[in-house]
Amino acid sequence: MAQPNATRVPWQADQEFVDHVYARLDDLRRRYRDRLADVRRQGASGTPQNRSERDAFATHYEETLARLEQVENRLVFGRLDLQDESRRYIGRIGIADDEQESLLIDWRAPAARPFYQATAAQRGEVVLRRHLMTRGRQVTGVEDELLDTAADVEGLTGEGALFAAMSAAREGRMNDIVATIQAEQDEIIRSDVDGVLVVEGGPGTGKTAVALHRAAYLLYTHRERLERSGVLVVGPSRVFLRYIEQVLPSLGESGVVATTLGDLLADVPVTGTEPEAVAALKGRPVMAQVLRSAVRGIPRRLAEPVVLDVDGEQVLLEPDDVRSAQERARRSGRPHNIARRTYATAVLEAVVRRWAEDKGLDLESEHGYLLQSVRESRDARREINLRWMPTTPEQLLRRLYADPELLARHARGLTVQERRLLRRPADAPWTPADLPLLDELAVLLGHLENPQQERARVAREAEQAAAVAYAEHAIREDGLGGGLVDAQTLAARFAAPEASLSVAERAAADREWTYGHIVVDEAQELSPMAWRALLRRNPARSMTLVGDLDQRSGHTPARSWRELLGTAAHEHVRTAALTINYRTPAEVMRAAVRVLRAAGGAHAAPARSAREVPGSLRTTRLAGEADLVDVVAAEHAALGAGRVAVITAPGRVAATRAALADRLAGKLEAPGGDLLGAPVVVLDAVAAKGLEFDVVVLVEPAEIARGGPGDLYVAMTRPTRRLHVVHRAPLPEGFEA
Ligand SMILES: Nc1ncnc2c1ncn2[C@@H]1O[C@H](COP(=O)(O)OP(=O)(O)OP(=O)(O)O)[C@@H](O)[C@H]1O
Repeated sequence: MAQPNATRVPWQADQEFVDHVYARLDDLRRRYRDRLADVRRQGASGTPQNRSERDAFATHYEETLARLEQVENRLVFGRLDLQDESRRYIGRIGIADDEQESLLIDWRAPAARPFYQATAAQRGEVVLRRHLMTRGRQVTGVEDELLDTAADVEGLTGEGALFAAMSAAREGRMNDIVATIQAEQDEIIRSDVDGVLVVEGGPGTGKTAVALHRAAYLLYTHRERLERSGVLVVGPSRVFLRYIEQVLPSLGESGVVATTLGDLLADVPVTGTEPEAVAALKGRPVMAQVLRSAVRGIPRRLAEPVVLDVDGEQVLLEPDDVRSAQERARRSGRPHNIARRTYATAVLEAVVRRWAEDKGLDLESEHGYLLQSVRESRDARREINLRWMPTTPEQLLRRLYADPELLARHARGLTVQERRLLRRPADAPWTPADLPLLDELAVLLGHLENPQQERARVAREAEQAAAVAYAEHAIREDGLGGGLVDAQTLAARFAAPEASLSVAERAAADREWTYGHIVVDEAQELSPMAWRALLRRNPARSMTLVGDLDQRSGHTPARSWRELLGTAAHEHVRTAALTINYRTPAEVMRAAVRVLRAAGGAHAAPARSAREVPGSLRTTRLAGEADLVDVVAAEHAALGAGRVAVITAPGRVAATRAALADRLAGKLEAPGGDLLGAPVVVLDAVAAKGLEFDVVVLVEPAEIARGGPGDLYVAMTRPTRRLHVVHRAPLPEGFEA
């Protein structure tokens, strides 16, 4: 709304522009709502084909509408003034007027790039960069950088906005950083989609933020390719996934599948734990050979001819019949359970041939009857089955672990001690390190399909092919899709009964879905076997891995990404680094690096903290249990808004929570409760991975260090304001400056 000159704020022109863009946003929302209502009103009338099409368009409208709804906050955040006196506004999404003239430039568009990249030294055509602060739809302030005069010394852009973002109290959920992305982050976000990009960086350098913004950037830039195949984000825990869940929707992208590795790989219950050495062994690439050998070893030879009772007659099964059928099945190159069909058919045919020869029957005319008889013979079925047993990943892996002889036969690459480490009873529960092995076996074995399932699959495949052909026709002849959707996507939606499911929903429901791009956070935790499992879901080899080798849990450090990735690292891998820590105060970061170095860590160059926060490191020597409670209560009281995390060794979490329960009733999260919502939480270092808090009370660091130097490093680097160390035992080396 125009205001009288006397009350004009310096950013009046910006406010008018912001009003205009929001009005346009409201208008677009209204239009999509109307279209959606129209399609829905047509209801269930028409042919099934019409209905499927309508469902497909309804889903498309719903998705677009959701995208428009989600970008309400800080829709416009930047402005560039150019030498030719033109002006560009940068925002969360691109918005154009009815004539398709661009009003607001999407932050991911090439035209927005100078907003993140221009410096005084390399300003291109930019004269002024302005950051707009907004609350609701109101501009509350601006921050200007005149690029034709000032030289920015620190290499940070939009420092005011950046420092405001870094210093804000944490609400328990990650926010997007779209208004303040820094140049080194922007380079990575916009890096080429192809190949495996490893982004390494110390704590708080924005690896998670960058990975998520990169996912949004890639979806924008390669929409057609990635919308069909989907983007997968793999995070370390379900709590972490909830921590980041708002970021992509706030960037207008809701079609990304987010999961933990465990949830992605298998639907077996994982309740077991095991020593680190066993888990590390299960993660080694040599296990792939062990499993391959075990699967190859399932088919058995027939040592002697056997006589089969077929329909009351005696028919001979010869060792050669079995051997050549097995060879033929192997040559098919198919997974064990699928190749079994080739094997079984070949043996049946051999028996039928011999039977016809022995009896002098005409094979051609009697074939149907003979085959049916052999199929129905219990003897034949038993002998054929025994030589090529169908099996599941769970059955085979259990047998391998429980049967030392079987393991010895197939684990030639392992020492006797290593084989001993793998041994356990057949009913032992699964552990996280078993999941990539079960996944590998699922590929080597293939599905166990009964004939009914097989017929259903063949029919499904035929239907899908027909649907794609139809969708292509519809788009070509009837102009359906309006350039907004391609044939595969549309066809996938036509295919009842999932017509109304998005790609993300269908991908999430299908464990074998292959994604167009995979983003992996806390990538340092994965084993080579886990990498193999992820690569199988990404044949395009388009991945972004973010992590920090120094934050790796346990006592088996990875010295390089090559070592960590195993064979997965052999091709297409490039690396990039992030160097500035936007979270941890400088004094805390220096202490964390000293402790890490003293423990033999520090593989990467430590990140430089962007902020000095006075009084950010405090140490208290405990006298009694009450002291800890006092420290936590005092930190919480001093903080006001914001969150306190008490980080302890895993064995101390429950007792610490119990000790705090009375004094902090109503503030402390309940056991198994919401780690992200409560103002005070108690957790161990592994659970704290990827998260951040205003204040961290670190309990007995020497105990935490027993989990490995990475765990202590993670714990020390979580706070945005203060690390308060409480201890009775001596502090690990490096704490004192
Ligand atoms: N350009 C930026 N502008 C504003 N805030 C930023 C920026 N980059 C990072 N941050 C903030 O810094 C904090 C740390 O970011 P993030 O969690 O992505 O780092 P990380 O490298 O994944 O950390 P870690 O490895 O320690 O878990 C977050 O609060 C994030 O929002």
